[in-house]
Amino acid sequence: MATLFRAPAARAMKSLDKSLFFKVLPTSAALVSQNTLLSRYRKALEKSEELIQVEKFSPIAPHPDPEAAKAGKKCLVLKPSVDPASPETWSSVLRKGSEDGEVEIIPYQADFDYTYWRYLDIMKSILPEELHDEIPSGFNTAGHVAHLNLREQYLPYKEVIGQIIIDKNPAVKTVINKIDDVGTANEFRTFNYEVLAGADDLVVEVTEADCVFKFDYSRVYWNSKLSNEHQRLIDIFKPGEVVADVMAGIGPFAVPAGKKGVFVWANDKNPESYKYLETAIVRNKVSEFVRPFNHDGHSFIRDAADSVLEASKRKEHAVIKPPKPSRKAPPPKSPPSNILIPVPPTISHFVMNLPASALEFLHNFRGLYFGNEELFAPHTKTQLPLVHAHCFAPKLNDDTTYAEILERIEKEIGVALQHGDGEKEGQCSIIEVRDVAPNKRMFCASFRLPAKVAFAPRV
Ligand SMILES: C[S@@+](CC[C@H](N)C(=O)[O-])C[C@H]1O[C@@H](n2cnc3c(N)ncnc32)[C@H](O)[C@@H]1O
Repeated sequence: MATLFRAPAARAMKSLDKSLFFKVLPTSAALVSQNTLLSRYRKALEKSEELIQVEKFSPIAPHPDPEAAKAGKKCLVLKPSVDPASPETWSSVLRKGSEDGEVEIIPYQADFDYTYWRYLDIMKSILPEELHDEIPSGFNTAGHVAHLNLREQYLPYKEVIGQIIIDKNPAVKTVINKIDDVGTANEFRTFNYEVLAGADDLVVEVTEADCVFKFDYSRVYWNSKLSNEHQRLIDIFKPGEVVADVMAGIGPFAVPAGKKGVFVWANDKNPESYKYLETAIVRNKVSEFVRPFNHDGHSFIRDAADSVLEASKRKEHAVIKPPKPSRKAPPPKSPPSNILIPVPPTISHFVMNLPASALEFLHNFRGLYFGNEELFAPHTKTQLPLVHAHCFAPKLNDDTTYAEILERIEKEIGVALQHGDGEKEGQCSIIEVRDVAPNKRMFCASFRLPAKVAFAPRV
């Protein structure tokens, strides 16, 4: 059965000829005397395992006689093992049905065309066997764009691959292939691309954490594979706290955090990211909580601490409109007043998702709160900020990887941290975020800023 349902071989096809994927399967069908009997026979033939059951193929087909088909008559397509000429190949269901005059078994041709075959079926029939093991799949998408990073051996088939991806994924309208290395060449983590299929239109709209982002995928960084990491940190932030997102991109941490009532000072050096971040803030109605900045992250770290403190001293606050009273509730004695949420004086979290170099920004935390010791414990209940810095590290064993990351942090902040609970001063938690390449993983190192670093004189 499995081989009968293999897509026709169309080896080394460089431009897509869909007609080559037409395949006829000679088999049999049960003509049922009345359509009202169809459902009963369908169930019985499923049970006797004679009904054809192939993914995406309906076993209920129009009657092969065009006149009867016009009158709405249908038949049930059976497996090729049922031979119309040999009743000994029939189950008792078919034999009894035939004796009762309810069923007639006839030869039948089942047609399978390009629309029937799945992406992998088609790719396997096109690509030479030595390329079957790593057929491009599981690609990144952003809105209507599928983003491939094709290995060299697949490049001769790139247009065909692109077209098949569009045909088999209704949400995909454009397929692009990355043509340089993100991160090493480009500071803003954007990439050069070529369009393999569909329109050269990279303005996409995506939804993440109930927030909508519209942006030009070729001009800013976006990675849907980071949605779990975004959510993981957003879950840690508490309403009313301040988060400084040093490399905010178009706001996948900042905007959803703002939606839950967290103040965010959101910064990105890429002017295009800043532009789309501003738009996302307005569109998702988080302007009361999220403020966009377009600075270099190095200077932004201390500037954010200073500007949050000043905003707090100026008694800046978010204004929340009270919920509309339900029509059933009795009218309030006085109109409900707005709720004012004050900006606190200190930052609770710094997020630094620029894994290629975020650790090299850590020296900027020296002196972050120099002269402001009284804002923190033991003078108040406030703790120093947690820093969440993303980084890449090679795939080594855990201890070696942790030691290597901790060494890079120590080099920047001048204080040695132990691997452990990042909430506790002197310790650092290290979480593996995702596999990036065969020998490259992305991590998030989180640690509470040591007092020795935060209160050191600024240089
Ligand atoms: C990996 S992306 C992460 C963006 C976003 N946080 C996210 O999770 O999608 C890194 C971002 O850092 C920004 N960036 C690069 N260098 C920077 C710098 N020196 N200061 C601030 N932002 C920078 C890039 O423009 C890019 O948007």
